[in-house]
Amino acid sequence: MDHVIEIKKLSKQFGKTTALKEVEFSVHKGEVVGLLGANGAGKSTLLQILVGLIPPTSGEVKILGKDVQKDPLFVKKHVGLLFGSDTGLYHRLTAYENIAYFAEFYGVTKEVYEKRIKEWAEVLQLTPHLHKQASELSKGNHQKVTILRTLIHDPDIILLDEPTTGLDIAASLSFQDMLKEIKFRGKTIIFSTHIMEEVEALCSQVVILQKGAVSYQGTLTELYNKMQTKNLTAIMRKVIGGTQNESDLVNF
Ligand SMILES: Nc1ncnc2c1ncn2[C@@H]1O[C@H](COP(=O)(O)OP(=O)(O)OP(=O)(O)O)[C@@H](O)[C@H]1O
Repeated sequence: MDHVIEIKKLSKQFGKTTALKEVEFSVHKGEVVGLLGANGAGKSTLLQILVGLIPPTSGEVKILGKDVQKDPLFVKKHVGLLFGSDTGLYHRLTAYENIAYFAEFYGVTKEVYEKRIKEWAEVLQLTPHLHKQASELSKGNHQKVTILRTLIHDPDIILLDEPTTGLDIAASLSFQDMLKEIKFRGKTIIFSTHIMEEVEALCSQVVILQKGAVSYQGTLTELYNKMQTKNLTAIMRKVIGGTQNESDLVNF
């Protein structure tokens, strides 16, 4: 299949607030897409619609060819979602128990999840911490547990909403290595972030949202060429700060 995510004319209203306006873009398998935009641009709303947590007002989202609204169980099986600030771990359970609990919720057998936890814990350098209570974990390791939990049902598509919120530099860099490894294993990733170094280090594609509408989708190289600079922070400052004419980016 060509595109694993297809979004067509997707709009979302919250009362009088237009959170998303006719958003359209597609993502190929194995891409890492950076979802960028100012506070309130619509990034979290878009990710929540992609995983079926909230319904769109109009438009269509297909995951691996299936309509998210019509086939929620299919989406649950194939998509993992992680919200940065709300890790939702049970503090009294160990890291391992937290992941196992989630795995069982997803119907993953013990035999399978034991193997996956072992393998991913090695990749994420989490093995020595697996049997510590969640409350004893550092922020970085806490986040690794939530990532491992997101991967436990082996989703093809992983959506991460500001996943490095609250992490220090070392933990953020370790997170970047983790994403590279996840990408290497053929997963498709969309993650929202305000940290441009992460985008430069990881993303093959970027989507920029401005007031709920897509103002750019494409490769970083194309964006650099278009904006005549390789400084992504400066590009975003222009776009978000409004000194860039929106029409310069729209329909790129
Ligand atoms: N449940 C809701 N009810 C009402 N308005 C909402 C709701 N969720 C989001 N909004 C509004 O929709 C718009 C888009 O919000 P969203 O959280 O998607 O933006 P964002 O790009 O993720 O922002 P941030 O970078 O601050 O996380 C904002 O104006 C927000 O106030």
